[in-house]
Amino acid sequence: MFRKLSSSSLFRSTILPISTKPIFKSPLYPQNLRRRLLCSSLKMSDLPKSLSVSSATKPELLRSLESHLGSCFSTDPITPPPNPLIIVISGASGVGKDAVINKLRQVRESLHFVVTATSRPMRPGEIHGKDYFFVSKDEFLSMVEKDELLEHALVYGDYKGIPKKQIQEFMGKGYDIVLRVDIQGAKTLRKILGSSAVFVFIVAESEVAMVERLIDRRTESHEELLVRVATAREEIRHIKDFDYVVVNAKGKLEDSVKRVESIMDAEKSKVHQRIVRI
Ligand SMILES: Nc1ncnc2c1ncn2[C@@H]1O[C@H](COP(=O)(O)OP(=O)(O)OP(=O)(O)O)[C@@H](O)[C@H]1O
Repeated sequence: MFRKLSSSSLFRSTILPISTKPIFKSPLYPQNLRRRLLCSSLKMSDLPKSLSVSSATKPELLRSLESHLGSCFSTDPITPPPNPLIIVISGASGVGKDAVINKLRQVRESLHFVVTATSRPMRPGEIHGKDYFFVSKDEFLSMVEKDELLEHALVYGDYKGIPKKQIQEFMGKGYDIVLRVDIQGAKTLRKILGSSAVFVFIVAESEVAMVERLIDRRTESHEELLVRVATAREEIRHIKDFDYVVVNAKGKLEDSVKRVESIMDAEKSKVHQRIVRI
């Protein structure tokens, strides 16, 4: 039988008999000391069988429910925080990969853009550690030997590679990792990372839009433009190997960035999170 208690006497825990029932046992987080203290001074017999939800206060109802259930309600998060992501951004030349990533870095916190290591000489205006990590060929090959690179390739006579340490270090701090690679690089990374990373393919809204964007950039010669367009036509076939596609339409850069952010948010809401082991 329950002793009838007024709402004020219910909380005068000092005059209540000490409970022998382990009502503080939280099924999720047994170390919940704060709640344990709140709960431990009550026992079932101290509470009315049921409280009127219309007249009882919220704390009274909470404590009554805890007591009847025989466990405290935990204040700890019900699910662990989402895992940091590795997001691989790829797409044909001139579709706006850099533009999307640069904007993403401005609007999204806890994001680390991986700086690639290269054996090519530094060009005027480039900054070591920002644009690339510039290392000698020997240093690069030693990094390969020590298995310090996630992926590497020889591009036009120079080595380029993704340092693992940078990824491990920043993921350890909870940062999401952004990798920008060409389609060949994405293919290699897929083999290495499998489904532990998110692969996003950026496309222009049409072929002509992509070519116009390349022309507007004025960084390629006529011959280089021909090569880039031919390559892009071939590369589009690899879209099927990606998880998501984002159309970066002319004048809609911000929408594209929002779309990439939505992808990241959706990934973070997944019940079965991707687990990265590198
Ligand atoms: N949504 C957009 N609307 C208009 N212009 C854009 C848009 N996105 C990118 N651009 C412009 O298109 C050009 C190519 O973009 P960007 O250099 O980011 O492409 P990329 O995919 O990184 O190219 P590459 O692989 O050749 O380095 C740049 O001048 C950029 O400012």
